Amino acid sequence: MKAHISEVFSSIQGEGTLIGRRQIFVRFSGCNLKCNYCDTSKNQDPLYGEEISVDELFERVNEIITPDFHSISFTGGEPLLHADFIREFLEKHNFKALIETNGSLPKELAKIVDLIDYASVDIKLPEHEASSNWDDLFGCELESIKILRDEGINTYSKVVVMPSTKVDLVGYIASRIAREVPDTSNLSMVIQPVSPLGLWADEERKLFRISEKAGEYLDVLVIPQVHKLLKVR
Ligand SMILES: C[S@@+](CC[C@H](N)C(=O)[O-])C[C@H]1O[C@@H](n2cnc3c(N)ncnc32)[C@H](O)[C@@H]1O
Ligand SMILES: Nc1nc2[nH]cc(C(=O)O)c2c(=O)[nH]1
Ligand code: SF4
Ligand SMILES: [Mg+2]
Repeated sequence: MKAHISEVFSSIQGEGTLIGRRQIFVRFSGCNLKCNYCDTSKNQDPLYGEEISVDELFERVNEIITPDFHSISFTGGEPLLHADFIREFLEKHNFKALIETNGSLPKELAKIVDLIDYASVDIKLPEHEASSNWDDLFGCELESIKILRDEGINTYSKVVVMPSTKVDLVGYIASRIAREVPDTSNLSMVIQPVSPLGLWADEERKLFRISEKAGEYLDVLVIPQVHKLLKVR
């Protein structure tokens, strides 16, 4: 089986609760959403990058394994557009794996949930203009989180916030997750300020207010994209 992959690289995880872990990133091409903040928008093109096989990917990964290697991050684009490829890869090669998904494809997620170890589910906001129907998308994201929790997967939700983001909207999303996902005792919400961080000049108080509101419902962390601060890939 083959998939369009734009890059396979080793770096330090710069987002979410695995921050600091040395990972090998497998970036798939193609995305079914169009977030207006996306820093990888070239990957929205399904033909971007090279079409490689599972065995070729294994070779590429093996060439860049380092002593501090923790896990593979399947990202993109939207990695779950390639669920069958990921399944074949993980059935053949037993790596610890993080899936970095937009949560919009719960049926695809269900195909691989038994083979992954960590999951990041990005909750898109209406202001991101990711898709034409926000309610449907949020429903899929909730369904994805439930599938992951049912399987006992170490999961966090992540919300990219802008200086313009409404505090009460983040509160509404956190309250829906707390109410509709059976066990949120260790389901953190990562508040991720949109990059470039210069956008947040004189707006820092807003991050505190968003964190406090989300904290009424879920365990919350405010974490910027650290790899961009470290100026690593
Ligand atoms: C490029 S996407 C690929 C995986 C998946 N499609 C998703 O949206 O999670 C990975 C993550 O990058 C983050 N991201 C992309 N552009 C960003 C930006 N300008 N500022 C902050 N985070 C950003 C989003 O949080 C997203 O979850
Ligand atoms: N270092 C680093 N960490 C990341 N975490 C999520 C990323 C992504 O683009 O999905 C990413 C990325 O592109 N680089
Ligand atoms: S879902 Fe992820 S890859 Fe797709 S446009 Fe949004 S941030 Fe970019
Ligand atoms: Mg990135």
